[in-house]
Amino acid sequence: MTGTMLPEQFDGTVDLGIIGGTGLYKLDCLKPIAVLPPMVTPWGTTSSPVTISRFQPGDGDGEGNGNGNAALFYVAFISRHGSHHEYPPTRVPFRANVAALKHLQCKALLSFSAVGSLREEIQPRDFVLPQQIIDRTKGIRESSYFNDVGLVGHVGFGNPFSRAFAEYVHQFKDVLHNYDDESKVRTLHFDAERTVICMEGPQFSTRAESKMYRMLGGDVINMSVLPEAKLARECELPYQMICMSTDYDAWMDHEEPVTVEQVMGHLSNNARNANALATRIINKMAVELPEFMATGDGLKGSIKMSISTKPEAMSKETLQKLRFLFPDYW
Ligand SMILES: CSC[C@H]1O[C@H](OP(=O)(O)O)[C@H](O)[C@@H]1O
Ligand SMILES: Nc1ncnc2[nH]cnc12
Repeated sequence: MTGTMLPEQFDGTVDLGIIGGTGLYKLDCLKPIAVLPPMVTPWGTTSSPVTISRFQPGDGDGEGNGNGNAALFYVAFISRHGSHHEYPPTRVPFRANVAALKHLQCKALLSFSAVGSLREEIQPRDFVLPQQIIDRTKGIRESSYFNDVGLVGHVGFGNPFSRAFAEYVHQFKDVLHNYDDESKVRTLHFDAERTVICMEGPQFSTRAESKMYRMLGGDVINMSVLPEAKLARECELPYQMICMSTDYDAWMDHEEPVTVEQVMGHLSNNARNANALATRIINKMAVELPEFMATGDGLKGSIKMSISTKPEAMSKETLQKLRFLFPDYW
């Protein structure tokens, strides 16, 4: 048992995995029934405990008072930077976080991120559902499960996000509010193929870099969509990031370049909206599992074709690692 007297074990399987980012160290809409201590995986330990929450269809408040005959829906939550923001973006144990959620058998991965905006129309406190990524990390993050001598795999990554998942989230676009000034309308941008730039950090961009990212077609910028999105793909998990804008980065000549203070100023409004959005998403999923989760969004089985190394050439340890993610395949 934990200090909160919740079990530290969970024997069931999870439906949805959620990763929270800066300012979203927990989701208040989740009422944990178990708190697993940071999970040890073949790729290290998760950045935070894994909280498990249970929802019953028709159970708007997550307390389990819904329709007793219907199947229960389980959500696992991990805080990307740790419960106390201990892990800088470069050192987040991305492989452990995604592997743990896959091991719990979640069927999709929803991720939240605080981002800078590279477009005037994406205002601070607006949300974005990007569909493309440009990699500006520096090659110093472990970004694959299949990049070892003895285990080689190449997954398709042309469309790094799940469009079906993004469409599912977008149906709840009207829940966004600007809580301290309701006259301002907050938008969930999904109007165009939006692109998130992923930089290494931890320092923010120079003005010249910020302007270059705009020329490259970037719409928002963060330090964490990679390798998370790649690892989700390697785990055959439909993945969508909800980007929550906090600043205009450094490209606006008449504005001060981004600082942490600016980011912080928008975190609580963004967290309220993240909770509102997550509540609606989970409650609908609990009533009926969306098709992209039930069928795997076209990803199911893809990994068997993506691994180039012959199973007979794999060591016992390699097979063990693979089975942590895919108990049914090898
Ligand atoms: C404190 S601003 C920079 C920080 O915020 C974002 O974190 P996350 O994506 O986990 O919400 C960004 O990626 C940086 O890590
Ligand atoms: N301007 C910015 N650059 C990178 N990551 C961010 N997260 C929030 N704002 C950001």
